[in-house]
Amino acid sequence: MLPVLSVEGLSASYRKNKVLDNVVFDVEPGTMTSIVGPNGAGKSTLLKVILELHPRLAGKVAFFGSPYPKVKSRIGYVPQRGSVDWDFPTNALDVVMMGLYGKIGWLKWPKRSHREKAMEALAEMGMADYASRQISQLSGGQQQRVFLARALVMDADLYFLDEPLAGVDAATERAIMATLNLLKSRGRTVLVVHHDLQTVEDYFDHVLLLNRSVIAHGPTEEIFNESNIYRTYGGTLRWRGARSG
Ligand SMILES: Nc1ncnc2c1ncn2[C@@H]1O[C@H](COP(=O)(O)OP(=O)(O)OP(=O)(O)O)[C@@H](O)[C@H]1O
Repeated sequence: MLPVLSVEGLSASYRKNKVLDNVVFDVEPGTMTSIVGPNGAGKSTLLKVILELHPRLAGKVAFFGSPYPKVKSRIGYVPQRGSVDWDFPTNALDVVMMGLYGKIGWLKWPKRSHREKAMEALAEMGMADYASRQISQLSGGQQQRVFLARALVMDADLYFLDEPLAGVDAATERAIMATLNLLKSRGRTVLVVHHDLQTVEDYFDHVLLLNRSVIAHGPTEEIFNESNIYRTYGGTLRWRGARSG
């Protein structure tokens, strides 16, 4: 079967600082993968280079066998919450509607059905009452829920999310994971930059351990073990090891 995503020999840098070196991996359809590694391992940069938001020095990336510009509309990206200007004067409903622009077209007015779809997604994330609230007036967890609602309406085949669970409360974490599981149950493929080693086994069926290059990648039960985690984190590891039973 053609991989949903194929990354071959990818390298990238900021000025002379090489942060990704010969990254190689394929992602199979319908999987939910966590990208895990220490601070500065290049996880966010990997997403940005894959999505052509940051240049690559070398390597190839193919989505469903095609280059990114050809398949853009099939790909959803939820950036890190901290990287977004939340003071931009817009409300929650409009942010979700932005997820529909591929379908509406940039210069056309949204139809009532588009608005309804966006409202449904907000309701699914428990955010219906906040539709007309300015995004600067939302809490961090609420902003993240709005982002997830936008991902839902995008109706993409492949999703990239950068730390969607960072700094959210337990209820928001459950709501976000329910949404990601819903996408997976619809056959979508999901890649998530994730920082909490304790929940990797519960939440993700695949894991990509990254530290400048791929340390290990595959089904969580095969890959997510103490020796691979140690190889990824080295001396920075503070975690006490995989759950026993
Ligand atoms: N805009 C930038 N300019 C210069 N260096 C950068 C920039 N963004 C990231 N870096 C550097 O590139 C390296 C990889 O950063 P990146 O954000 O991809 O790592 P990460 O694994 O996502 O880290 P974290 O877990 O801390 O979010 C780090 O050393 C970082 O300091």
